[in-house]
Amino acid sequence: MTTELRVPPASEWDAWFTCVELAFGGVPTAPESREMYDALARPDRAIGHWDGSAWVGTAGAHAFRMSVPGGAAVPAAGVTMVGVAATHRRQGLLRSMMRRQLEDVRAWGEPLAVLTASEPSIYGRFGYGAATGELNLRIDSSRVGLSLPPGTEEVRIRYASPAGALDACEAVYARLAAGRPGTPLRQPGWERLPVNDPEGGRAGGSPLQCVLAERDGEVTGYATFHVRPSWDGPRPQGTVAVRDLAALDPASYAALWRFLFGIDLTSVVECRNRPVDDAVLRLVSDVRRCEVRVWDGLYVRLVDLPAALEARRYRAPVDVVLEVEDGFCPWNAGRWRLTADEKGAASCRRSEDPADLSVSVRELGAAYLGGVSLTTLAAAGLVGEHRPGAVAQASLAFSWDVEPWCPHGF
Ligand SMILES: CC(=O)SCCNC(=O)CCNC(=O)[C@H](O)C(C)(C)COP(=O)(O)OP(=O)(O)OC[C@H]1O[C@@H](n2cnc3c(N)ncnc32)[C@H](O)[C@@H]1OP(=O)(O)O
Repeated sequence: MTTELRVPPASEWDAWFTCVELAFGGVPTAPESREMYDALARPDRAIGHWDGSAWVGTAGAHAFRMSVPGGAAVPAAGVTMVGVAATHRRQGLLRSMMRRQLEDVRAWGEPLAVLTASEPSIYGRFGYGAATGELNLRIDSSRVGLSLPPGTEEVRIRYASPAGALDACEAVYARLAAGRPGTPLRQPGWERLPVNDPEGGRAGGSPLQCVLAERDGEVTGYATFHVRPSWDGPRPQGTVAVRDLAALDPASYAALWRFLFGIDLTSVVECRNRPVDDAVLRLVSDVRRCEVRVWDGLYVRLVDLPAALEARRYRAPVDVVLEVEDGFCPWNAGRWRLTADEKGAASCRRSEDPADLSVSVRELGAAYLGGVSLTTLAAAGLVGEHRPGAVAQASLAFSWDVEPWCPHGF
């Protein structure tokens, strides 16, 4: 049976959302989360497949601005709520939605599309490259110590209600965002996300708790977390599950970690999604007892290739002709000359000159935020070099001194 690909009218939003839930297993969304998603979603930017009586495919796109190397906030479609009903899988519905969505994103004038994937193997074929990683840690806080930088003792840690402290936490988030490529800048309404706390998301832990780091009465950092009590017979072995932690200076940063390591009746600090270069790994006395695992994070798709490549800064001057393969968005395919000056400002123009490098748009997406090196991609056979030295030159230019990171899903 054929289906129709269209934008869901407002009157069908609930039915469209039910299709999303069904694709993800049919567990109803908690009412407070549902209310938040409804407030944040952009039905006018959503699409789906209608089979005549029900929605059987869905794909949404938030309107973000995301920081890129150099600190610019680049418009990016935040692809979300992608699902196809189990009755209609592997018939090309996702492919058709991805094609339509990328055409829409281009028409909206957004150079990038970004997403976090339910499974890493899905989106490469549509030109998305894994551009950031995330660390998952399970730290034996009863055995692992922390070295503390000067000034840690001057930082005061105090409890605050997550909602009451929200403005202060958001101010810290906003100050850090430009310096961390891959961070979505908060759009109106999105400040609800860090304090959304449905019971089902606590994994048996406490309601969300918050502490602020302060120096001279100024908020210099925050941590939000759940505590999951547990006992091994008479011995307490609770877990601190960290949700967010951010600070404006090293002493505040260390003080927050020290607080989390020292919470009574706990012996494990667990974190999902920390940056790959998280400084905490330089503070701990025993990295082996931190059980570090690296996952894929944000996937980046260059939708308007020259606009995207010109929006970021480069770490070193470069002059390179790229032969780009992009079967899914043919407007990006072909030869482009990318040049960047000593300040890292770039220009990207069509070129008739011989190619120095050949690369697919997926690999350019992976390298775009500076977290995946072109040298590594070349070693994997994913970048072709046609002028000796071109990979090294371009790889240095694309690199960045801070690992990219997306602090939250969407
Ligand atoms: C940003 C986000 O929202 S991520 C969330 C993604 N959604 C989910 O994981 C929910 C559960 N899964 C689903 O709803 C569906 O299986 C989807 C959306 C992943 C795939 O939808 P389908 O309509 O079946 O995909 P479609 O038939 O268009 O397949 C397109 C291609 O992707 C491949 N593909 C589809 N699903 C997967 C998968 N889970 N893993 C690997 N490859 C996949 C297909 O094999 C096909 O490959 P080809 O181009 O080489 O022939």
